[in-house]
Amino acid sequence: MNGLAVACRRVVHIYRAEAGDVVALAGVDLSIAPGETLALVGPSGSGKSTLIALLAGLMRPSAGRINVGTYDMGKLSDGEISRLRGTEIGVVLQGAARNLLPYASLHRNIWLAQRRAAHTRGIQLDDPDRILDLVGLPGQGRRRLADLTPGGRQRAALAVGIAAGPGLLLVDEPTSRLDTAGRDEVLDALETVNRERHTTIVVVTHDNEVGARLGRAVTIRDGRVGAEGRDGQDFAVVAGDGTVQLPPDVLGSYPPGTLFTVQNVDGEVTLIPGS
Ligand SMILES: Nc1ncnc2c1ncn2[C@@H]1O[C@H](COP(=O)(O)OP(=O)(O)OP(=O)(O)O)[C@@H](O)[C@H]1O
Repeated sequence: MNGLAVACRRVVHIYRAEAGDVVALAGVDLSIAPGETLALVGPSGSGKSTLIALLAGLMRPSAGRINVGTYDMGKLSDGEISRLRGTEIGVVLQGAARNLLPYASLHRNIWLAQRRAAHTRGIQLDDPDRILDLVGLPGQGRRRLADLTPGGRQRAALAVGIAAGPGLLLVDEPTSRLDTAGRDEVLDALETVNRERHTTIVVVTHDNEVGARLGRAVTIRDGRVGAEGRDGQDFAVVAGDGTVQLPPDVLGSYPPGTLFTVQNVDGEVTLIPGS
């Protein structure tokens, strides 16, 4: 299974609540290439979990379009989305225990995750032992969740997430509450899965170190793509509607309403504050 591409175009998500509507995503434009690893970083409440839930098809966007591979998520029925999730889209929820049956062995958990995919996709799925090798848990198939270290539990959750051979793996906060060694083990496991299977991987994280280890880090700020980091360099991003979010340190110096003159000399764009 090769990695799936992801494309978000002007994605808006509004939570309707009694206390008033909350605009969680205000026009996200994001393209992810097949086989990329990408971190969604950003402050609490910026919209990261909302975006990953939309990519997983757990909710539908209020407006805009999300494509995963050849699928237009907005045009699929609930049944089709549910079939995709757990087959072509793997989801690892925050907290390892939410992804596995605690009383069953790792082998049994992987087998349960594969059973449905084997029916619906008719493809040859990896042997559970091979999956445990990939996430750094060789020979641990008879163990249960409680037998593992915190890092091991998180990698067991990854094993279940990749059991059906998804082309897109969505992972929410896989390293929260882990020590450095546990975090490194999880990142190693994600790297191995990506390298061996070319799976596209999207990770929601608060940890900038995690962002730095993945291929690309996209900052979500106020429900939009605020910035991108690649190879240690930070970039501002032009959204589909032509807006650009300035970095927080620049925004701190120039409050909303500040006027800039935009100079474009031979493609080199400069913002000059003041009218
Ligand atoms: N079910 C909901 N009903 C109403 N508002 C919600 C709901 N879920 C999230 N929100 C609001 O939507 C906005 C985005 O939330 P979201 O959880 O996506 O952010 P986040 O970046 O993942 O935050 P965190 O890092 O704290 O998990 C926030 O203002 C949040 O309060």
